Amino acid sequence: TGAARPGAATNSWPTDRLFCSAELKEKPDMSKFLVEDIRNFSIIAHVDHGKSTLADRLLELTGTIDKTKNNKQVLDKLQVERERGITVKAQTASLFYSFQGKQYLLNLIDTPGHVDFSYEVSRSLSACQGVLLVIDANEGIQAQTVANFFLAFEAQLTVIPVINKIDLKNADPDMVEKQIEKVFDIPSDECIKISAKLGTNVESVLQAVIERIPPPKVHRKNPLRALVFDSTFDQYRGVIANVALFDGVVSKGDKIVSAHNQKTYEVNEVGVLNPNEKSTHKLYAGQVGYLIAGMKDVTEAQIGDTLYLHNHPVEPLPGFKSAKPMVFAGMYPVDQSEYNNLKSAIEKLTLNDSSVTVHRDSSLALGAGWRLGFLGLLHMEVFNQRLEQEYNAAVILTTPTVPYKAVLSSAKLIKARRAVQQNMMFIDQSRVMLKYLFPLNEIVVDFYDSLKSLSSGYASFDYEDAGYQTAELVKMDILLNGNIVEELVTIVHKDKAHTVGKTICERLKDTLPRQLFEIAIQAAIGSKIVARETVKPYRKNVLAKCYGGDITRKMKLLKRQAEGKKRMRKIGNIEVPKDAFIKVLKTQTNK
Ligand SMILES: Nc1nc2c(ncn2[C@@H]2O[C@H](COP(=O)(O)OP(=O)(O)OP(=O)(O)O)[C@@H](O)[C@H]2O)c(=O)[nH]1
Repeated sequence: TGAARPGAATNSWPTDRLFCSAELKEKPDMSKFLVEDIRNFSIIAHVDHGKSTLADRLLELTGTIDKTKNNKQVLDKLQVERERGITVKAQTASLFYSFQGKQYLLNLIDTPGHVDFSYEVSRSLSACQGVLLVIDANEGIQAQTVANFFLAFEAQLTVIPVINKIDLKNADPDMVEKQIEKVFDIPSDECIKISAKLGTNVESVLQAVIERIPPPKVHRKNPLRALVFDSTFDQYRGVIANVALFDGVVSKGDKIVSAHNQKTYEVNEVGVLNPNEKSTHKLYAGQVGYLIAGMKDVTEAQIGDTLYLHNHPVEPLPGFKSAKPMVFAGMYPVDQSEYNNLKSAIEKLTLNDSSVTVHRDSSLALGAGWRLGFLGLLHMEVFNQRLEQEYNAAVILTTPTVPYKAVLSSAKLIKARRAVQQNMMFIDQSRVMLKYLFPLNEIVVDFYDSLKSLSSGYASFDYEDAGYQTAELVKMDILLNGNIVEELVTIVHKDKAHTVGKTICERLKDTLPRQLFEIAIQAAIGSKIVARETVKPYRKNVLAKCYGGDITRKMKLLKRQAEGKKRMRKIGNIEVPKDAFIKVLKTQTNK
């Protein structure tokens, strides 16, 4: 109910905002910020509702970054984030803001919106006392708006609803206000209506952060207790841990201990993210920043770990529940001699994305590799892309599968169930929230895309784990001229084996380049063939167009062909493009 929610709106917004002093910007003295002057908050929202744009405006308003036309998603630092226009990693920034003659320290933690990354959201929230819940004035409440609201509500954070994009022609902020009141029980006068794009009314957001969100409950006189809530690896400086201080003070030169591994380290550097690292020599309880302490081994900075002063052991803070992987895939180096390089790249990347689980695995066809668990298919693709972009690694990914529990007995029990409706609620006259129980396998691949296209983009979707159910499942092999393609071995429901097998065979036929000989593509359950396609022989002569005698052009084409071949994997004597497996898999559920 509304009564349980801490924090409420006040009606007056004084206008005497000061600017951020240059001195503070260059050399922040963190001792000036008493606990009561600190606000730690996150921005949460459904994907594309405008979190990153609002974060950019808040950074500009507080003088953290200059106002230029190029401030697009400053906190989205990863290349993959900029390319895909989505937030993957939560980022932190400390903002200095003057309000009614007083300097405040506002720690902003950006969060991702996609359903695959909700783990990052709950992690960010552990360092906060409040959230800005951003809702698009045109689209209204969507699936992740609801999911994120409940994450914040359960963590007992102050929720400030921000209705964004009021500049849009079809915006209906009043309708969204009513939805917020109905679904979240937040009085409509607490909603702040803004345009993050144009900057309209964004100052009210900062003022609400100061007035409605309580300062952190921490004790500076107690011995140091710092929570590691994120960490990254820098080739030259080692591990950079993002920390939130719950008690005490940490200074450069301090000897600190990790509660997780009991090792002692010396603090080489502490500071705030503004939004880039700015060394401050000290951090005090209630503050959020980074710390470098000579941790060289990537396993040393566990997310969720507590750091304390040597000789002053403390009770560790509650860590984080490890994220539950939903999608599993094998990962192998394209070239086995690259095994060790890939191993260290995976270790470094999993330090930064601890929601990926890693187990060693090996396969007759692919050699030594790993079995990785991801939170969803987008998460898997992003991880793969980051490996390639940030670590220059060439990998083979096998077909993603979901976890099954097999009971080894002859009696199979109940027929596999399709979705079962659990509950239904009308959000307003034109929107309804439906709750279904689904087999995970049915939603994991491109259910989301199909839902979007069927509903012309209107429906949105979120999911949580509902446990295991028994089902009649069979293992299906895909064969190329009689050789099993390890990457495409899948578990399917018995009734769908034929359709799924046929789709995979047809899709493979479209993706496989013709070769010198005929290729038979078959789907088999045990020794029974359930589908078959054939690829006719053909030789691609890349030099055919090179009439005349330009030798450099010929060499270029041959080089390109050789590079293309590096991205191929050999099954028997058949060359298969590396990305064929993902392409094939993506169509599997369009049965
Ligand atoms: N018209 C209008 N467009 C906006 C406004 N705020 C954001 N947008 C646009 O909406 C799109 C999504 O904005 P982002 O800030 O990237 O959204 P996000 O919620 O951070 O997205 P993720 O990080 O992927 O979750 C971008 O094209 C923005 O330019 C606004 O106030 N008005």
